[in-house]
Amino acid sequence: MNQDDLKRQAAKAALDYVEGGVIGVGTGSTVNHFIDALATVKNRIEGAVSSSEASTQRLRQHGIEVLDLNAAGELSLYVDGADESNARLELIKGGGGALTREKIVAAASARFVCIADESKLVDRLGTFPLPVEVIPMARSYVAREIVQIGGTPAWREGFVTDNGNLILDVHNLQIDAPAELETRINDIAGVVTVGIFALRPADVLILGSTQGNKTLTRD
Ligand SMILES: O=C[C@H](O)[C@H](O)[C@H](O)COP(=O)(O)O
Repeated sequence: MNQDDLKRQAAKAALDYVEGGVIGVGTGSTVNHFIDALATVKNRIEGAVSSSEASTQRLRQHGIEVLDLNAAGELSLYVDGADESNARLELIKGGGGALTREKIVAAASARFVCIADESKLVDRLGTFPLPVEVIPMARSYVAREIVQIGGTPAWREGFVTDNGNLILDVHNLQIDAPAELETRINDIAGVVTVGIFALRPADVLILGSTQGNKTLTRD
């Protein structure tokens, strides 16, 4: 089984958490498998709130109704991938640049089920460069502030988020206290969202492995 097979295996297992109503749907290659699987049970749900233009398009291609979050109220379930997770289900997200809408939909959901292949589970967050979405005019200022806290920011040149903003990918951070760093980076003027999901971590992590899926839950 290759990595994509493991992502598909984890994504299919997330269907067990779909109980009806409107659900939140994340972004990325693992979520694409989830959307494809969701299409086989689409009569079970009333529709989806999407975290990106890409996921919206894929949902609609499958005939799944996409609703505005403002019209949906609290969601019972959010399903999304991650770039890294630790054992406390604190995550790094945003490799695809969708972190801001993902964080909003996760916050508005009662339960967050994260799906990934087993390579995403790490002892300490930070090997994956930490994405930070910034307002364009603040790019250099935010980069200087991030250097002050020990990171090495790289501008993701040529990439614009669905919100019209830029991404800095921050290398060389050893994230020992994810929630504190999330707050600290969020507090820099010009930062829209940092890709640490520790203040609102996942509730369930389904990891596709060659021995089957492993499921972790938060204490
Ligand atoms: O912005 C992208 C999202 O945070 C994704 O959930 C994350 O990058 C994981 O993507 P993938 O499932 O493709 O590994």
